Amino acid sequence: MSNAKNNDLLLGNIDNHTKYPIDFNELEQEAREALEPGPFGYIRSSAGGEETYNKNISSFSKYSIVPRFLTDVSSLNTEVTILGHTYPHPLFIAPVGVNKIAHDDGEIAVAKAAAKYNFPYIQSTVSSYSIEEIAAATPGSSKWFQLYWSSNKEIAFSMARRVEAAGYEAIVLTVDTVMLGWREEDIRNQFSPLKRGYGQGNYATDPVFMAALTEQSQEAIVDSILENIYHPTLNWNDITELRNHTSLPILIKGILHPDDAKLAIEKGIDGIIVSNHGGRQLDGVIASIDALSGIVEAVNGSIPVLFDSGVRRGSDAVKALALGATAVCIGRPFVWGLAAGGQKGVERVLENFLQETKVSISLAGVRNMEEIGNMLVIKG
Ligand SMILES: Cc1cc2nc3c(=O)[nH]c(=O)nc-3n(C[C@H](O)[C@H](O)[C@H](O)COP(=O)(O)O)c2cc1C
Ligand SMILES: O=C(O)C(=O)c1ccccc1
Repeated sequence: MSNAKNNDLLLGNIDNHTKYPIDFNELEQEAREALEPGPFGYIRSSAGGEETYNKNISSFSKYSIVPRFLTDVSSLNTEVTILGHTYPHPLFIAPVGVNKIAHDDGEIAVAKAAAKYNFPYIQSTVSSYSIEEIAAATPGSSKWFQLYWSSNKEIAFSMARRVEAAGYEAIVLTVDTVMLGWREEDIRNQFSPLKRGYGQGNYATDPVFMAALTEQSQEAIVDSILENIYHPTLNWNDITELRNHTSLPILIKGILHPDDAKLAIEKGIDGIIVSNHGGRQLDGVIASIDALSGIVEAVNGSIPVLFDSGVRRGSDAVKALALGATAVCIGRPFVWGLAAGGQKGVERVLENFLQETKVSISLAGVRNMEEIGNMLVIKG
C-alpha cells in the first residue's frame, strides 16, 4: 500500500534527485554515447525495416484511458498474485541476454536493482552470469528463468533442474527465437555477441553442456552454444517433455495468435507472455499491444497473460494492464539505464517506471489490481 499524502511523487523528484535522463529517447542517446556502435546497435535495433519495432511504440497512442474521478484514491494497492506468488507490483524485468555488452557489471547490476525495487527478475539463458551466481547475488528476491531450448534437449532439462534447485519461481520458454531474426544493423556492424563470447554464463557452468563438448576450448564453447541455441524443430511435443522435467510453472513467451494461446492452455501451460520480442524477430508482425485484447479474450482468465514489447513509460504499462495484462515486462529502457549508469542507472529507470505507473493508476481512479481490468481504455 502506498499513501498519496506521504508519497507526493512528482515533488519528491523535483526536490531530491540529481539530474538524470528520464525520457526513453534521452536515455537511449546517453547509451549511444557510452557504447561502441556494435553493442549499441545490437540492443537498439530490431528485424527487417523495423516496422514492428516502431509500431510497438506508436500503437500505444491509439489507446486512450478514460479516467473516473471522486473514487478516493488516497491509498493504492498494486499487489498481484501470479501462479501462487504475490508480487508487490505488476512490473517485471524482461529477459535480456548478453548484458555485459551494455556494462561490465551485466546481469548482476540489473538483478540487484530489480531486487531493490521489487521487480521480479526474469533471467535470460544467454546471461553473462550463471543461474547460481544471480541467485547468490540477490538472495530472497523473486526470480524467473527464461529458457532457450537446446538442440541437445538434455541441456534444456539440465538448466530447468538448476533453476528449480536455485529457488527460481517459474520457467519462461521463449518460442519466437528458434532462429535469429534478420537484423540488418548487426550485419552492418558485423556484430554477434555470441560469436564474440558473450552470454556463456549458463552454458559454461552446465555439466551436461560441458560434458558434450568434444574439446574444452573457448571456440568449442561458442560453436556449441550456436549449435544448440537455434532449434527450428521446436514443437508442442517438446513442451510436454519439458513439463515432465520440472515441477516449476511454465510460461510461453512470444505468443501473438489467440489460437496459440488456446493451444498453450490445452497443453497445460501455466501462463503466457504476449510479446513480439521487441520487433527483433519477424518484422511486419502485429504490434504487441494490438495483439493483447484478442489473447486476453481467448484465455478468458484461465491463465496469467503477461505482456512486453514497446513499453516505454508507466502510462504504457497502465494501458496494457487495463487491457487485461496480468503484469508487464520492461525491456530496452532498463538496458539503457544499465549502459548509462550501471546498477544506479537501472535503479533510476525502475523507480521512474514505478512512480509513473502508480500516479497513472491513481489518477485514472483505480485503487487496486482487481479494479484495473475495469479501467476504460478506448481506441481513439
Ligand atoms: C538486447 C536484447 C536482448 C534480448 N535477449 C532476450 C533473451 O535472451 N531472451 C528473450 O526471451 N528475450 C530477449 N529479448 C527480448 C525481451 O525479452 C523483450 O521481449 C523485448 O525487449 C521487448 O521489447 P522492448 O524492449 O522494445 O520493450 C532481448 C531484447 C533485447 C533488446
Ligand atoms: O537478441 C535477442 O533478441 C536475443 O534474444 C538473443 C539471442 C541470442 C543471444 C543473445 C540475445
